[in-house]
Amino acid sequence: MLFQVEMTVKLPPSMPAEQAAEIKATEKAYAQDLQRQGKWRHLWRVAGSYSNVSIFDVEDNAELQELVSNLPLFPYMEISVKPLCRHPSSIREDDS
Ligand SMILES: O=C(O)C[C@H]1C=CC(=O)O1
Repeated sequence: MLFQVEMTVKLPPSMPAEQAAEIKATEKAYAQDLQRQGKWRHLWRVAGSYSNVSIFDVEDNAELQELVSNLPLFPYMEISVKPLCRHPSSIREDDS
């Protein structure tokens, strides 16, 4: 199942820079591992913001919930999820 996930990061201004850097580094490693597994298909920065638009390819809602809620930045993000399905006018032969 494909989902569009939009994440907006809102770190508290009071968070020490070292702690923020550590969380971001852990987040990066986690995100890159999921991309290598093919579960995090696309990761795009929304220009001019600290937000991303991502496409996840997961088994079901429960797997999406598990992956997203384990993001190290999860406590500091606003997240919106939209389920996707094929568009009848799409010329792609698969859902890539
Ligand atoms: O930077 C972000 O958009 C938040 C998050 C998503 C992937 C990652 O490495 O950090």
